[in-house]
Amino acid sequence: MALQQTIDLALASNIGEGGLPRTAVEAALAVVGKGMKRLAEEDATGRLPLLHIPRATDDFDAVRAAASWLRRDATDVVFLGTGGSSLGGQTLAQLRDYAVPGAGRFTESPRVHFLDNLDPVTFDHILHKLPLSSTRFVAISKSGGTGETLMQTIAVLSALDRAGLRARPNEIFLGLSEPRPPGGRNALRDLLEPEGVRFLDHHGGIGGRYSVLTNVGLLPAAAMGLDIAAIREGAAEAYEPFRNGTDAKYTPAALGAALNIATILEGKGIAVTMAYADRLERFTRWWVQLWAESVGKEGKGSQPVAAIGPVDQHSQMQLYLGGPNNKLFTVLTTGVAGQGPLMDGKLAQRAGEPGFGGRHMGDLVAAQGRATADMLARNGRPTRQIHVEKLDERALGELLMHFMLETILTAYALGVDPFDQPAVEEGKILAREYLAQGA
Ligand SMILES: O=P(O)(O)OC[C@H]1O[C@](O)(CO)[C@@H](O)[C@@H]1O
Repeated sequence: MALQQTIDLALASNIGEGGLPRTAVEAALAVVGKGMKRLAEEDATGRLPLLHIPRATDDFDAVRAAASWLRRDATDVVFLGTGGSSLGGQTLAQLRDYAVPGAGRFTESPRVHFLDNLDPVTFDHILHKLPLSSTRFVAISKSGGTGETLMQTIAVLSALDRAGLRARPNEIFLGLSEPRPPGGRNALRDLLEPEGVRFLDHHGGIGGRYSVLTNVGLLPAAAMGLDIAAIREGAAEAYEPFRNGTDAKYTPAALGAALNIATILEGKGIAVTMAYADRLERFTRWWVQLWAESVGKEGKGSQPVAAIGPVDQHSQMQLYLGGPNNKLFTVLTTGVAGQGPLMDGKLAQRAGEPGFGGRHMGDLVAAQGRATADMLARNGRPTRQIHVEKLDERALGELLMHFMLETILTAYALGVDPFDQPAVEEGKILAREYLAQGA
């Protein structure tokens, strides 16, 4: 197990009255224990395929074949799609420097782009810059009906047309969506299949924000040369305590859920995840969607906030330490001590920081992650620490599964459905109405 979690700095017995009473966490653990039993039943009946996916290997060949098709002679691979159809892939791709400030520019060919937002200026710019004949596009939408993804796809098809490539979208495009429901529609398939574009099937029983371990996340990962088997093996580690009947208090995801529930019931309505690694920035954004759409309903839930260290110490820390004590903090660190540039002693002296001399950049980051957790605790802010020594495919797979399980258990305990998102549908309908009226 790569993930080490400790909740000591969340408890009032250790950090004072701002912390969580042990009794509140124990009461929440009892409720979470029932949720674990419910998950065991879902596992036994096969109703929740998410619980089986970490051990599955039968789809690897299809994912790897599609990934090598995407890479073949390609300068660029562009993933279209939004929310859960993109953030999981982005999270995994960050292990290969995707969207890492500065470093992302130096990634090897093919360059990988995730276009998850709908911004006309960005889209015009990208379509103008991309070498279209050597670019592969993947349109991903579980439902096949998301307006933003359909508009992106139409825009790319039209750009191919203008570039004289309209005859070959099947050589340039790949689709990933649910099979068409019997007698029903799938707009993305309706759009692309007449062009001869091939589709991979989205797993019908796994919702978008839980789909990172399916072909939705693994295809981009494989296209970037990541070890997709290791990702699933890591996920299986996070699920193992559920399989072998471990008590909730020794099961990291269950303990995390109990901490969140106790915090919410104590009236602290904000959950902050602060990761001390550039390569976990997309992970924090993935978690924000997972948490927000799964837990925030029927007037319940907590507000997820993503932060990155040390940079956000210089923007958010003042509020965290000095503002209202209404948050649960998760400080996520990796084993960076001894890594990165070595600080020259004389230069460190000249900079007025003799303590830097002979130390690595990672030493300071490791110290900062530790100091942040301790400072939060000293100020009575409940803080959980999660550490993964080596951030690789296995560790990331474990983190992803941990947070999915923690989210489901929290939603169960709050009495809400972790798998729907009824509120967002209303906005989509209204936007379509405004568009029809000429917006
Ligand atoms: O994969 P789809 O069906 O295009 O949906 C994209 C995203 O839109 C949502 O349905 C919310 O509008 C998310 O839950 C989902 O991840």
